[in-house]
This record gives sequence, structure tokens and C-alpha cells, in this order.
Amino acid sequence: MVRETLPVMETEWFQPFTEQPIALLSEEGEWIGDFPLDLDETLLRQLYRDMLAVRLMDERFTVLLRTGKISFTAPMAGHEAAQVGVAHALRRGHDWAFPYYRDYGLALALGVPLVEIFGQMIGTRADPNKGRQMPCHPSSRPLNIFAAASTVASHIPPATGAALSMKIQGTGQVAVCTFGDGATSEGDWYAAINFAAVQRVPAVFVCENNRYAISVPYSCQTATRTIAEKAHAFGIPGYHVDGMDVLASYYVSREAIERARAGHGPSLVELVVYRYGAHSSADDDSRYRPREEVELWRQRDPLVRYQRFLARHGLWSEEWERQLREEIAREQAEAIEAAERAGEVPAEWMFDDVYAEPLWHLERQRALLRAELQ
Ligand SMILES: Cc1ncc(C[n+]2csc(CCOP(=O)(O)OP(=O)(O)O)c2C)c(N)n1
Ligand SMILES: [Mg+2]
Repeated sequence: MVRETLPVMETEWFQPFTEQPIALLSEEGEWIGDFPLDLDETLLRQLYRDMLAVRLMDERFTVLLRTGKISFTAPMAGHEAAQVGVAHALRRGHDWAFPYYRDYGLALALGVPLVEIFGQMIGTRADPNKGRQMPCHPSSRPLNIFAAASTVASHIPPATGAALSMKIQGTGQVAVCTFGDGATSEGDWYAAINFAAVQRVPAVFVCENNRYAISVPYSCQTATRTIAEKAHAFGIPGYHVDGMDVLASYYVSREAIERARAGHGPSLVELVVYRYGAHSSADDDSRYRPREEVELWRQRDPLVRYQRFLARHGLWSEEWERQLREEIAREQAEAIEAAERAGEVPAEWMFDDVYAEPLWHLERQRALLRAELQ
């Protein structure tokens, strides 16, 4: 279940620019927030189900890769709490999401059908992108998910532009844009957030800070201690958040989104996470990350912490976990089958939708390709 309406905050609970990341759950899963937890049991459970589905989907992607069914994957394990928290904080199908290539967890929690996800990964007719994108590039027209691009930070100016349009037209929507720590060194990042701040547009900029941009560590990326403090330069709030804590990700994003919706302008939310896998299937992370570091972060697994929280509230049991795993595994297996059954994408689709009017040289190439493949 995803909430379609969210209450507008009457008070602001979170301080920007905190030294320590904002957390609402201790490592042992105790609620440590200083405000009342106002989520119902259905949503509390759904957050866990989505995180588990993302973790299992990540594993599936690896299996599909190893069996030669997909050509590429960008692992998301470790980012689940961040992506699922943000997805539930926005109004699905009303607000817009501007994701990047590591955000299939965000797409899943926003409700992109599994068959479309696997169709996009494999590149079959089940893919609304018609098989023309690299795997791991989510999008959805009905759910207002802007098509992810590989070019780091290139989707951030369009998010600001969309938010400006929302403001001018008074649509009551918010544009939520996610990206990695590496993206914060791009000129597009500064230009987009600066303009958003000047125009006070309804946008939220969310950094999934996993402390690496492929092999470039955080210390080589920026001299600031946090990403959040860069918001000072734009004159907007910057929240430093424990992104391994799904409730902190959810509540801080929700506040930032509702603040934007209420006309108070954009904010920057830094979700501190860790990617457990390599940067992508084309990367060997053992060449630049000590195994002990990965192990240390594995001790802080976002699913385990949240499971402890649910168990304390009588909302988790081993039996439920077993059922969930079975259900999710079955749903994903069926979706893969359906995506494959949809059939291969015809190669000549690559010429469609590029220009409004067909161009003579592309039509010639289409004919050549057709003849070649016959
Ligand atoms: C403009 C641009 N430069 C370089 C690349 C190559 N590249 C792809 S992903 C990536 C790292 C991005 O890291 P980050 O923003 O931290 O996101 P993460 O992958 O860690 O989630 C780079 C350098 C690119 N795709 N686009
Ligand atoms: Mg990164």
C-alpha cells in the first residue's frame, strides 16, 4: 500500500545541518524519535515488504546476468531503506520522480509493475522503453517517473524545470530528484539546485551517498564533511540523514516534500548509505574497497535493523518472513517469465520515436537492417 494523501506538516521536526546523521531507529531497532510515530501497521509492514523485494530483486538481477539474460546490472543492496523511504514519502502518480540508474528499488516501491521492470532489464516487448535503454534505467509514464539517463547529473536540471512548471501552473505537485554522491561534483548539480532555490520551486534533491563514485572515494570527491552542508551555498535546508534507517529516510523526505508542496521551496536531503555490491557488473570493487569496510557496513544492514523494530512491535515473525520470501520469489519468477514471453524487441524499433517525421536516411537504414535480418 502506498499512501495517496499525506498530512501537511504543521511543525517541522527535523533540524537541517546536523553533525550526526538523523536517525529514528537505533541499531537494535528501538524508536528513538522525539515525536509520535504516526504510521499505521499496514504501511509499517509494507516498508519491510518493499525493502525485502528490492533485496531479492537485486539478487535476481545477478542471476539473470550470470545466466546471460541481461547484459548489465547496478546493484542496489544497501540502498533499500533510502529508496523505499523516499518512494513512500511522495504522492505516487501525482508527484514526479527523477531517478538515476541505481534506483530500481525506488521504482519498485513507487509501483512500477514487476513485468515492466524485468522487461526493461532483459529488453523485451514488456519494456515500455521498447528495449532501447541500458538495463537499470527505470521510467514510467503513468507513475510520473522521468526516464533515468546514464549521464551523471543530467536529470537534475530537468527536475528543476519540471518543478518550475509545477509552480507556475499551481499543480500542487513536487519533483523529487535522486542521485549519487558523485553527481554532486557536476556543474549541472550546482546550476539546477541554485536555480531551484532562487525560484523557490517545489523540488526535493536527494543524494544517496554511498561514499563512492565507482572507485573514487568520498574524500577525493569533496572537501566538505557532508553533502547536506552544501545546501548552505544555495540558501536552502540540507538534511543529513541515516539512509540505512527506513523511518528516518521516510520522515525526513516527507517533511521536505510537504514543505516544498506548501510553497517553502526546495531542500537537499543526504541519505547516508552503503552499496554492498560492486558499482556495476562491469566493476571489481575488491580493487579499491577493503573487505573489512564492506563487512562493517554489512553489520548495519537496513533490513535487519527494521526487522528488529517490527519484531519489537509484534509486527514481524519468522513465519511471516518465510511467507513473504516465498510470495516475492514467486511474483518475481512469474514476472520474468511474462517478460520473456512478451518476446524479443524487433531491432528496427530503434528508429522509432526519435523524430516526429521519419527522415529519409533513417528510413534507408531501417530498410537495410530489415533486409539484413531476413
Ligand atoms: C557525466 C558522466 N561522467 C562519468 C560517467 C561514468 N560514471 C557512471 S556512474 C559514475 C559514478 C557515479 O557515482 P555516484 O554519483 O556516487 O552514484 P553511485 O553509482 O555511487 O550510486 C560515473 C563516474 C557518466 N555516466 N556520466
Ligand atoms: Mg556514490
